[in-house]
Amino acid sequence: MMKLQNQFNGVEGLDQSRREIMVGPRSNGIRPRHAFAAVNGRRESFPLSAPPSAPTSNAGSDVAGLDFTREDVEALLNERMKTKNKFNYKERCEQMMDYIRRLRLCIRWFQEVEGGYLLEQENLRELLESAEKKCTEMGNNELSRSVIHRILRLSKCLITESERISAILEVLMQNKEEDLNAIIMELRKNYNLLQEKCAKEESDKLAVMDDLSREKEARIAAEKLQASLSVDLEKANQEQQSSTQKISSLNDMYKRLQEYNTSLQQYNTKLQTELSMTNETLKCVESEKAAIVENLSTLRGQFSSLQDHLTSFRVGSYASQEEAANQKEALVSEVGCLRMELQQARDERDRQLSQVLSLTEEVAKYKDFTGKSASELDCLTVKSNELEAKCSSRNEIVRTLQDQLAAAQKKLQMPALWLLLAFQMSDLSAIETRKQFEEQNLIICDLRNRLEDAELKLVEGEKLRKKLHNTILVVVSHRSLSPFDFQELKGNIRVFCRVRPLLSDESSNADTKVINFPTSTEAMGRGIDLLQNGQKHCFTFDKVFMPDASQEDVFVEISQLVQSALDGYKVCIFAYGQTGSGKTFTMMGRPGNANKKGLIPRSLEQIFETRQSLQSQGWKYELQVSMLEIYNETIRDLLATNKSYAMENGTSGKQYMIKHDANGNTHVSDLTIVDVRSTREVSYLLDKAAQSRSVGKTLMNEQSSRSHFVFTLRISGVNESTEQQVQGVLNLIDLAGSERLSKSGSTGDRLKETQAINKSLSSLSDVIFALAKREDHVPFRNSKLTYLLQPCLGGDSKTLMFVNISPDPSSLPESLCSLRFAARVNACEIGVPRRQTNARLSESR
Ligand SMILES: Nc1ncnc2c1ncn2[C@@H]1O[C@H](COP(=O)(O)OP(=O)(O)OP(=O)(O)O)[C@@H](O)[C@H]1O
Repeated sequence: MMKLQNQFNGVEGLDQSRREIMVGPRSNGIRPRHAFAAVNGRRESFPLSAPPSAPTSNAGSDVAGLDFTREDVEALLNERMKTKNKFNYKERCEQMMDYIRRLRLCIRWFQEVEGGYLLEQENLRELLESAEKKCTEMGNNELSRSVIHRILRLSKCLITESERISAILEVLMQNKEEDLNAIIMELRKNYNLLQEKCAKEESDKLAVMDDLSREKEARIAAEKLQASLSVDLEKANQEQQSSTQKISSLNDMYKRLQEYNTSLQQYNTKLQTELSMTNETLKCVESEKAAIVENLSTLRGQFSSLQDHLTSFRVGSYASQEEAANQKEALVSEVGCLRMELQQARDERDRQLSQVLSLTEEVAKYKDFTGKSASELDCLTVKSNELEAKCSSRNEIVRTLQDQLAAAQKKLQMPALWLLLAFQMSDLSAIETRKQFEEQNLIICDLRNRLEDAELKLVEGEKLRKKLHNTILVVVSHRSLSPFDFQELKGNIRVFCRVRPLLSDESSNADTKVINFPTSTEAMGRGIDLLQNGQKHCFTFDKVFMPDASQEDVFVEISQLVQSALDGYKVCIFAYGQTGSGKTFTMMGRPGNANKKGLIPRSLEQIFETRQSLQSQGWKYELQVSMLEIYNETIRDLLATNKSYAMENGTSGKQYMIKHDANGNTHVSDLTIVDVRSTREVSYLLDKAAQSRSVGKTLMNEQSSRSHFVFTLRISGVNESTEQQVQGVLNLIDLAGSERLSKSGSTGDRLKETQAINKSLSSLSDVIFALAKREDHVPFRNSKLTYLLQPCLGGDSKTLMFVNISPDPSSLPESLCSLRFAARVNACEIGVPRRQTNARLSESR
C-alpha cells in the first residue's frame, strides 16, 4: 500500500504544476518507464515505478495496507469455530478470502494495467458494493466486520487513487491522443505516400511480373523449342546418318547398277546382234524355205504328173495286157499240148531207146553165140539198124517238138517281159520320185526344224526384250536409256516438254530470245531455261524437245511406252499447255501430211505392226477404239452414229457416266466402242471424230480445240502357245488449252467454253497438288476430266505428260505457268505401273 501511495504521490505532486503530461514511448505492448510533463514550460520526465513482481504463493503479503495474513484469518477462523457455528464461519471466511483475493488481483491489475493509467473504477465500485453487501450479510461478527472495514477502507482508498490516476490518465490520454493523432496524421501521410509508392511499386511489380511471366513463357517456349530442336537435331542427325548410309549404299548400288548396266548393255548388244543374226538366218531360212516350197511344189507337180502318167499308162496297157494274157493263156495251153506231145515223144523215145538197148543187149548176146548163123546175124543187124533209124527219127521229132516248145515259150514270154519291163520302169521312176520326195521331205523337215528354232529364239528374244524393257532396265539410271525404264520403279508421272517453232505471224516480235536450252552434259536434252525480266527460271524434265524436233523424233521417245500397252500396261499420254502451243499438232499431227503425223496415228501404226509380227509367236490381239470429248463439263461420244448428243445449246442429250472398276479400268456408260483391225479403220474413225470435235477460232489459234479429246484403245491379247493373256489400255489425250480471257478475246459461247476449260484445268492442278503433297483426299471428282484421268494420275498406269510451250515472247507468263505446273506433275508419285496379264483359264480355251 505504501509503495503504491509513494508512486502516486509523485504523480500527485506533478498534478499541481503540470500543464501537459505525456506518456513515454510505448511500443509493442512494452510498458513505458517514464511519464513526461511540461513543468513551467519545461519538458520533464518522471520515472514510473517498476511493476510489482509476479505474485508469490503467499499472495497476502504483496498487498500493501493489508496487515493481516491468511494465517491470521485462518487462526481467527479456527478460534471462532470453537465457539460458533463452524460451518457458517468457515464458509464466510472463505468467501471473504475469495473476495480479498479478487481485491488483490484488482490492485495488481491496477498496477499492471498498461502504464498503470487505466483503472476500471466501475469494477472497483461494484466490488465495494458487493463487499458492503457481504458485510451486512455477515451480521454483527466483530472480527469480520473489522476485516471488512479494512477492506472497505482499502477499497475507498483505491477508488480515490484510481479517480486521481484516471484524471491524470485522461490528460495523458488526451495528450497522447493528440500525439497519436499527429503521429496518425503523419503516419497517414506516410501511409498515403507509402500507398502511392506501394501502388507505383505494385504497378511496377505487376509490370515486372508481366515481364517476368512473359519472360517465363518465352523461356518455357524457348525451352520447349530447344527440346524439340534438340529432338529434331537428334532426328536430323540420325536421319543424316541413315541418309549418309543410304547415300553410300545407293552409291554402291549405283556403281553396281552401272556395272550391271554396262553388262546389260553388252548383253543387249549381244542379243541385238544375235537377234539381227537370227533375223538374217531367218530371212535365209525363209528364202530357203520358199525355194524348197517352190521345189516341193514342182516336185509335187512332177509326182502328180508321173502318177497321172502311170495311171494313164496303167489304163492304156490294160487292154493289151488282157490281150497278151489271152495270148499267153493260148500259148500256155499250146505249150501244155507241146509239152504233152514232147512228153509223149520222150516217152516213145525212151521206150524205143529201151528197145534199142534191149536189142543191143540181144545183139551182144547173139554175138556171144558165135555159133549162130550169119543170116540170123544179118537179120538182127537189119532189125537193129531199123530200130536205130526209128530212134533217130524219134529224136528228130523230139528235137522239133522241143524247138516248137521253145518257140511257143518264147512267144509266150515276149509280152510278159515287155510288160514286166514297163512295170519295172515305172516302179523305178516312182521309187526314184519317192526317194526324191522323201529327200525333199527331209530337207523340208530340217528347214522346218530350223525355222522353229529360229522362231523359238525370236520368241525368247522378244520375251527377253520385254523383260529387259519392263523389269531389268528400269533400275538402270543411265540417261541414254528411255525414261520409261525408270517409271516402273519410281511410279512417277513422266514429263516431256516440247517447244514448237515460231509461226510465221509470230516472228515479228521474236527478236528477244526468251527460251534457252542448256548444253551442259547434265541438262542436255532435259533442261529448259526461261528468261523473264532478266530473271532466269530453270526447269528439268525427262526430255525436252527443241523447236526443230520432228514428229518422228518425238514418237521414237514414246514408242516403248506405246509398246507397253501391248505388253498389258495401262498407258496414258496427255498433252497440256497454253492454247496454240502445239498440243493437237503433237497428238494428231497435220492432216494430209504423212511426215507431220502425230503421236496417235503413229502409235496405232506401231501397234498394228507389232501385232502382226507377234502373230508368229502365237499372239492374237483384239483392239477396240473409243473416242470422246469433254465439252463444257459434258461428255460427248465422238463415234456415236445417231449424233443425238449434238444439241443446239451444246448440252449432250445422253448422260454418260464415268465408272472405275476394281482393276483400275475406266468405263464410260453407253460410249460407242468399235472393233478395229487395221490402221485404215482407225484413220477413218479419227477423221470422223475430228469432224465431230468442238473446234473454234480464237485470237490465239485459228483452230482452237474447245474441249478435252480422249482417244482410248483397249488391247486384249491371247497367246495360244503360252496360254498367256494380256489386257492393255492406251489413252491418248489432247487437252483443251489454258488461256487468258484477255488474250484469247473469247466472248459469248467461247467465253463459256474458256471458263469451263480453265475450271477443269484448275481442277487438274488441284489434283496434282494434292498428289504432290500426298494428301489423304485427292479431289478427283471435282471435274469430269480429273475423274476420267483418275487411274492414270493416281493408279497403276504408265503416264506421260507433254507440256507444250510456245516460243513467242508474248506467251512467256503462260509458258512459265505451264512449266511450273509440269514440274509439279513431274514430282508427283503415283502407283507403280502394273501389268494386266494372267494365264488363260481353261474354260476360255
Ligand atoms: N512442232 C510444230 N511444228 C510446226 N508447227 C506447229 C508445231 N506445233 C504447233 N504448230 C502449229 O501451231 C499452231 C497451233 O498448234 P495447235 O493447234 O496444235 O495448238 P493447241 O495447243 O492444240 O491449241 P488449242 O489448245 O487452242 O487447241 C498450228 O497451226 C500448228 O500447226
